[in-house]
Order: sequence, then structure tokens, then C-alpha cells
Amino acid sequence: MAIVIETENLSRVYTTYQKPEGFVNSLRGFINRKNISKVALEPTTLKIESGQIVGLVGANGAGKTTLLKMLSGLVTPTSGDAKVLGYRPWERKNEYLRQISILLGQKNQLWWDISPADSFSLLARIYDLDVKKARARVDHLAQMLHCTHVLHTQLRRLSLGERMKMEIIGALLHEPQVLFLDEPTIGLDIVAQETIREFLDEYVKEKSPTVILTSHYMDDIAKLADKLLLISKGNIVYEGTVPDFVTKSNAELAQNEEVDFEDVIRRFLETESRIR
Ligand SMILES: Nc1ncnc2c1ncn2[C@@H]1O[C@H](COP(=O)(O)OP(=O)(O)OP(=O)(O)O)[C@@H](O)[C@H]1O
Repeated sequence: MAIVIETENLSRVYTTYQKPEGFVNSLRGFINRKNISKVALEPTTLKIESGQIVGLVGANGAGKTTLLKMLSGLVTPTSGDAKVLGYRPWERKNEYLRQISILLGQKNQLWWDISPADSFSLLARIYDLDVKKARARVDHLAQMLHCTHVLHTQLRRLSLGERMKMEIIGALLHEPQVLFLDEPTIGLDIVAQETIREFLDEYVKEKSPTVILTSHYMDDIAKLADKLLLISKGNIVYEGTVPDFVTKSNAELAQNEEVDFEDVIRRFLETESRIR
């Protein structure tokens, strides 16, 4: 299988400044600014094959979004290198951007004040898609996601779950080869989570994109991911399949104990929070 995503010691450090309390101290802070560095991603070397769904799992603040943002070209690395489909993402070449998509579950990317159908027409123009084909594609995706009835309602009037489905359609309209999905089921009820999960499963079978998916819901990862990347404080600490990870974790436990994927991850996160 071809390697689609490759990183070599890719890292990112954010520099922010500590804002002192109170108005006078804030003014002083302009002159005497204290900068703090935060390592969001330690040097990371990865290879991801074409058509794989990779589940990226870790505690809040572990570095998942930072990695996705670098791979999609939204953030420049501090050091190291990466190639996605042969392109350096942060160079933001148009040929690259046409072949990828990033969905940030915590942010709206479609236009707030118009209907999703109008947003999709604008996106079709931006991506220079055939209008008829783009419309047929929207209808097909909306049917798969059971949300045809809200296509012509202003985005701001939709529920969180309906909005997420619209964001997914927007992200897939140009048929990206590489898809970065950052928490596509966040905050949704279990039925909506399942609908999106089943949709992604079906979509990936149909189009075979390479996907990196982050989620705090282990069902998403267990049901969709071919490969698990476990990240702890900016370091990838496990790379392999979900079943191998569970088997390995069980082998380390006492003989009369047996845990499933969700239990293993819960224990991992509990340990993380104790040693933070
Ligand atoms: N723009 C920024 N400026 C400063 N620090 C940042 C910035 N973006 C992220 N960070 C810090 O980098 C670390 C990693 O953040 P990141 O958003 O990648 O984590 P995450 O694993 O996606 O977390 P979550 O599951 O909560 O979304 C965190 O400590 C965060 O506070």
C-alpha cells in the first residue's frame, strides 16, 4: 500500500504570554512580557497508508488537534517535516487543498446566516465543481445522513447534530482523498453518533479516502479505526490495531482481570490525569 501521510520528527511548540492580573499589571506586562512555551507535539515520526482509518486517541490537551492542524496546513510546525500526498501541508498549495478536508467538530466552517444548500453552492464554486454533479452529491450524502429535510434551513437554526451532518457534507463535497476529522461526533446524542459512525463506515467503503479521526467516544474508534494512535502529552505511545492494544493491555493485568477497549482507555486517562 502507498504511504499517503509521512512525518519526520514533526513537532510544535506554542509560545504564549502570561497575562498578569489587574489593569496596572496588564499595562506593565506590555513592557515586561513573560513568555511561556508549551510543547503541544514532541518530535513525531509516522507513516500512514492509503485508505487507512487512523483513530487518534488521547486526553484533553494531548496534542491531537495540533497534529491534525499541521497535517492539514492550518499550523506550521516548529521543527521536523511532513508530507501528505507528496505535499508539504503548510505550503498550502491549491492542488493540495483541493485533495484534503479538515472537519473541526468544535467549530462551524459553513456560513452561519445562510442555508446549508446555499453554502454548498458556494463551496462548489470555490472548488470549481460541476454544479449538477455537486447538487447530486449533496442529495446523496444528505440521504445517507438522513438530513435532507434541513438542507434549506438557515444553519443558525439547526440543532447541533443537524449542523454536524451539514459540516460533514461540506467537508466531503469535493471528494477529498485525505480526511482529517477532529471529533465529528462531539456532543451528539447516541443515535446521532451512531448515524455518523455508520455513515463514515459506508462512505469509506465507497470512496476509500485516508482518514485520521479523533474522538473521545471509544465506540467511534473501535468501530471505525484500522489503526490506533495513542497520544500522551505530545508523544505517540502506541501504534497498532485496537484488538492488539486490548490483548497487550490484558496480558499486563492479573490473570482474573479482563478489560475491554473502553476500560483500557479509561485506565490510561485516569493515570494521565494523576501524573499531569
Ligand atoms: N494556539 C495555541 N496557543 C497556545 N497553546 C496552544 C494553542 N493551541 C493548543 N495549545 C496547547 O497545546 C496543547 C495541545 O493542544 P491540542 O488542542 O492539540 O490538544 P487536543 O489533544 O486536541 O485536546 P482536546 O482533546 O481537548 O481537543 C494544549 O496544552 C493546548 O493548551
